[in-house]
Amino acid sequence: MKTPETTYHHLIDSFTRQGVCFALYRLPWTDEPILVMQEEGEPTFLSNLEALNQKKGFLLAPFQLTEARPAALIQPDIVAHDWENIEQALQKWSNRHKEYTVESSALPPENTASVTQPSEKEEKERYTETFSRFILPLKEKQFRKLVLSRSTTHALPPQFSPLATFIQACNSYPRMMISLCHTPSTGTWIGSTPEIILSGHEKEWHTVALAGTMPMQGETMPTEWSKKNQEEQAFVGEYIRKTVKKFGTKLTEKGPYTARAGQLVHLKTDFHFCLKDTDHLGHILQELHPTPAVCGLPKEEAYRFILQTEPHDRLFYSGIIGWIDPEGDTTLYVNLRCMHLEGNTATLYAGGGILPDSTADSEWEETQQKMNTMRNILST
Ligand SMILES: C=C(O[C@@H]1C=C(C(=O)O)C=C[C@H]1O)C(=O)O
Repeated sequence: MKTPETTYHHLIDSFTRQGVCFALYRLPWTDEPILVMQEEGEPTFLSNLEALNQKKGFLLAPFQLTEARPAALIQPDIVAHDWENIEQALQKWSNRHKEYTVESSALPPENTASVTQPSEKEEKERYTETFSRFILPLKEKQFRKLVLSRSTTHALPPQFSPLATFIQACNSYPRMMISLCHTPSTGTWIGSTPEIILSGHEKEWHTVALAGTMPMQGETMPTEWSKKNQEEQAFVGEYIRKTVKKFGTKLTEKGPYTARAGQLVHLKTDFHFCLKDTDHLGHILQELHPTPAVCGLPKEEAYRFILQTEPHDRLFYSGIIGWIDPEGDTTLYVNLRCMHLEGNTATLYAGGGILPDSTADSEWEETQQKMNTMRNILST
């Protein structure tokens, strides 16, 4: 992907530090950055997903929506595709906002003190401790599946540029949906997700069941899936099938097949279906989210268990990110392989599905591999 002119590069980076509501994203297999931006003010806040019915904008929804942490819908006052149009739109925006001064791209000096991070050994011990709390009720058959996640911090260099990182992600991950998004209440998020939650237009809609993880073998995709991986993906498929049937007709399925996501592969089933109208997209999302790819089964119990037991707050990780437009195209994704930028720190998140016979070591390794999706673009 090309880079925009330096002035605009600095302007976009400065938006992430000065509270402008915007999202820059790129859909899989395209080379087109898309900017969605609000002229001014806070985004629209929604404390449940149903409130999205008939709404349009760029959505950033947390794993758990509450009054205190609602989903943010960035109003599409400005929508521009490709750098040329984005530059023109930003030029016009700057003319209307002469009061806005571009902050230098360097992180503020008071922010650049090194952060104290726990060692990898400490993080693994903490993960293993939480893992043991997850595995117990699984073995006792209280749950069929639980998704355990963790977070880690990464110190950013003083000249860190969110936009350069976004472009790096676009170049590294052609199959993924890449996003850089900021609002004052959500903070700044960068992600590279392989997982659609709901996409489509008019009557034609699509979602996926994505689960099961293996690392790529160099440039070769491994295709021999363990029973555990097949089972955990089947749980997701079962849930999606049941949910989609409530809303849609003419359901067709393709898969499960092996799909690449960066240096990983997953098992994926595509679900295509018809909706008689697009008035209830929020309602469908409310039922779909959180799918067993990020939560567990039975859903409500797993959701409560995760909120009570995980030692960190997932925030917008494993929530929903993307564009919703009942009158046009919708491209909504699960916010995975993502990081939250705050000052000179990036907090990375990753998780994985746990079944009764999972082991802490291999699940830890899987979260490491998933986090490498973001680590690899931070270190280049
Ligand atoms: C939870 C994550 O990924 C999800 C969980 C997977 C798994 O358990 O194998 C695979 C793909 C995603 O649906 C993540 O990336 O953090």
